[in-house]
Amino acid sequence: MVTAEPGSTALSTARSTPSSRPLVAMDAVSKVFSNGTLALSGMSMTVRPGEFISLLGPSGCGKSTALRIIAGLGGISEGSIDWPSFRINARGLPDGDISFVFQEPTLMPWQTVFGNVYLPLRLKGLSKKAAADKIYAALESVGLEDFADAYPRELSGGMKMRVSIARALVTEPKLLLMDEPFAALDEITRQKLNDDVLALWKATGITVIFVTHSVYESAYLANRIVVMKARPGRVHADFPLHTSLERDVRYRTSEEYRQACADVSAKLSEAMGGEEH
Ligand SMILES: Nc1ncnc2c1ncn2[C@@H]1O[C@H](COP(=O)(O)OP(=O)(O)OP(=O)(O)O)[C@@H](O)[C@H]1O
Repeated sequence: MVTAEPGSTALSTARSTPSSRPLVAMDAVSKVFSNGTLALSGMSMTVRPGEFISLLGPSGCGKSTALRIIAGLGGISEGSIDWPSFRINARGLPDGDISFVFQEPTLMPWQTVFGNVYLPLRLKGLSKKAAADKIYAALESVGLEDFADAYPRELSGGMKMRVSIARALVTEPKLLLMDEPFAALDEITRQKLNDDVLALWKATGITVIFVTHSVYESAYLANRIVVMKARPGRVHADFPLHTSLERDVRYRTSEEYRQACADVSAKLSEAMGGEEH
């Protein structure tokens, strides 16, 4: 726990039951940056195993700051954060088991797809030979098993993002943090990747927190929506999103999806004080 100071296959993760210990418990967390910006104030959120949470809110409301804190990458100014299901290092922070995917795939251009996905395992000290099965399993999970020897310049934007996802999954994390991963992609590629992420989530049981600006994307993907309010950032609404339908092309055109979008949109409007979004 961090409390604010005064001042199988390579991709198998067991899906947990709702009664399992939380992965992350944020309690009344505030974050003030050194320039005095109050980015978060009194933010509380508990993340349970197997959830797919969409975190959305207006620009600058602190979504990325919250993700970094959840990853153990950013200190807090008030409140506490605990990772009850993770190995904890000497600094009280989670020791691995959490992966990040950003909007930019940030691939090394001089490395092949294989080399890029190998990176996190190399940093853990695994030889290429020992890592190979995990790398190929991760590439297969994103449909890129035939592109191991390709260089990033030879890939489309969607394929680069798939490499980035494979690199995040290769360490078999319990928690995957995705910060607007598909915002720069065209709509068709984005929808395809949405389906692929859902398939991965179902197959592996990994827990996902997915930051997006898109009401439509959040309503399609998530089984829980957390809407944040800005200045300072905190949780405005936190609600489950259940559907009796498979989340596929039929769901996209269903009344249930239309209603889910309307519900998320209404909460986002409230969070923005009635502004258009
Ligand atoms: N390193 C930093 N130093 C100072 N202020 C920061 C820093 N990082 C973020 N901020 C500020 O904290 C607030 C929250 O930023 P953050 O990037 O978390 O918001 P966001 O909701 O992810 O934004 P967006 O949706 O535009 O990506 C903003 O006012 C931002 O300017």
